[in-house]
Parts: sequence; structure tokens; C-alpha cells
Amino acid sequence: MGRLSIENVSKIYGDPASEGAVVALRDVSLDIPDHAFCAILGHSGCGKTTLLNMVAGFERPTFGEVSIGGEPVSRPGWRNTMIFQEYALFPWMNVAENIEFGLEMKKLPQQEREEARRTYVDLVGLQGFETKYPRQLSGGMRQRVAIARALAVCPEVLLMDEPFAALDAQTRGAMQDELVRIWRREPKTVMLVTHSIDEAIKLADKVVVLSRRPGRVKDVVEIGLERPRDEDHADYIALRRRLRELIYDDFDERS
Ligand SMILES: Nc1ncnc2c1ncn2[C@@H]1O[C@H](COP(=O)(O)OP(=O)(O)OP(=O)(O)O)[C@@H](O)[C@H]1O
Repeated sequence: MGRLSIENVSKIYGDPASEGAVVALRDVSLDIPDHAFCAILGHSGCGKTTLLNMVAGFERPTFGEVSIGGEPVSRPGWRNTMIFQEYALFPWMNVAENIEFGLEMKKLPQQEREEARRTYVDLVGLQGFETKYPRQLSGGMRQRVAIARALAVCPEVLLMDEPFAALDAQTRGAMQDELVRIWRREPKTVMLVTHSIDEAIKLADKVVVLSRRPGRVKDVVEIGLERPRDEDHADYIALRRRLRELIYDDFDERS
């Protein structure tokens, strides 16, 4: 199903033989089990978005292979949908139309589309807002629509590129809790890119730390804490310290 496998993946932008080529990722291998929640953490420019884009099928690896459920990813599709920081909703469509968009593309009959729309509006708690347009919604509500739209097409892997970075701190915290609630009700393999150590510990089962560019897997930290996670718990604090060390140690190596 949604087991995500990244095997010896390198990404070079530009002609690999030229001096101007940018090696964004080098020899990255990861195995993310079906329904696991994985966060990718690393400094700016270490290749997090590049990795996500390859899993989404927007970019092809220069070397190596990405596969979902044993099938290589060669282009974007329903199996691997992306949620962006800026929501990427259609401003001329209301909430219901935005959520149904992918279902129309999938050519689902109208009755099934409406059923799916109702299910996902309920799941993200937007009952009563179906006829509102994105401009009439708060940032947190827009991101709920984006999550509903992504889940409605039944992807095997959900990809999120700093989905809460544009939200204020309070809304971000609420949306993180909401995402965990949604993911537990509708388990998916999730790959989430973040700059925030706390977001990674709060949400993920596994945190993949990338080194500075060219990004390599520096470590994979298993979180193993019960949800909801208590920031004051000694194990949480120890994990935060470990992840900080991994990130800053990398910084020191280069400075
Ligand atoms: N299309 C492209 N052409 C050339 N270089 C690129 C391209 N896309 C990304 N890069 C380079 O690849 C490297 C990795 O970029 P990427 O956006 O994946 O990093 P990131 O870790 O997501 O960064 P940030 O955290 O700042 O969003 C960077 O040096 C970037 O400049």
C-alpha cells in the first residue's frame, strides 16, 4: 500500500558534468512503513523540498529510485498528494468545490463526489462553511480545506511542505493537534517537511535529519512517545536536545 521507499537517491540540478551543477541530495535511502508519520528536518537549502518533490513525482531523481507500495514514482498522481504552505486553493471555488475538484478529475460520479465531500468536510470540522470562498476563511480554515481536498482523493502518501508555517503560533498549535486527530482517524503514510524541531517531535513517529547541502541522511530518530505529547516530559526534552545537537553539530562542522 503506502510503504514509501527511497533508494540511493541523488538529485543534481543542471548538467552533472558542469561546474555550475548543484548537488541538492546525495545518496539518500529511507524506508517509511505504511501509515507511518515521518518528518524531514534540516537546515535551509539541505534539499527537504527537493526530496518531497521527488516523492510527489514533480521532480525525477538523477540517480536512484522512489517507490510507493513497490511501484516506482514517475509523475504526480492520486497516490501521492501534496499540501503546500500557501494552501494552493482555487480562489474562485468555494469550499465544497475545492474539495470536490480532485474527485471530478478522478471522474467519480456526482453522488459519490458529494458523499466524499460530506465525509471530508466533517472530518476537518468545516460543516456550515461549504459555500464560503477561501478569502472568507482564516488561514487555519484554509489549511483544513487543503487537507480535506488532499485526503478526499484517497492518496497512499500525503506530502506536506511546511503546511503550518504561514499560521500564527496559536493556530499552528491547534492545527498540529488537528492533523494528528485526522491522521489517526484516517491513517496515511505522511512525509512532512519542517524547520521546527518541536513540530517534528509533536507530530512524527520518525524524524529524518538531513545534513547540510548536499543533503544526506544524518540520522533517523524514532520518537516512540505516546500521543498527545507532553513538552514537559523528560523523554520529550531529551529528544529535543538530541535533535538540536544533530542540527547544530552540523552547523559547527561547516562554520
Ligand atoms: N530547480 C532548481 N534549480 C537549481 N537549483 C535548485 C532548484 N531547486 C532547488 N535548488 C537548489 O537545491 C538546494 C536544495 O533546495 P531545497 O529547496 O530542496 O532545500 P530546502 O531544504 O527545502 O530549503 P528551505 O528549507 O529553505 O525551503 C538549494 O541549494 C537550492 O538552491
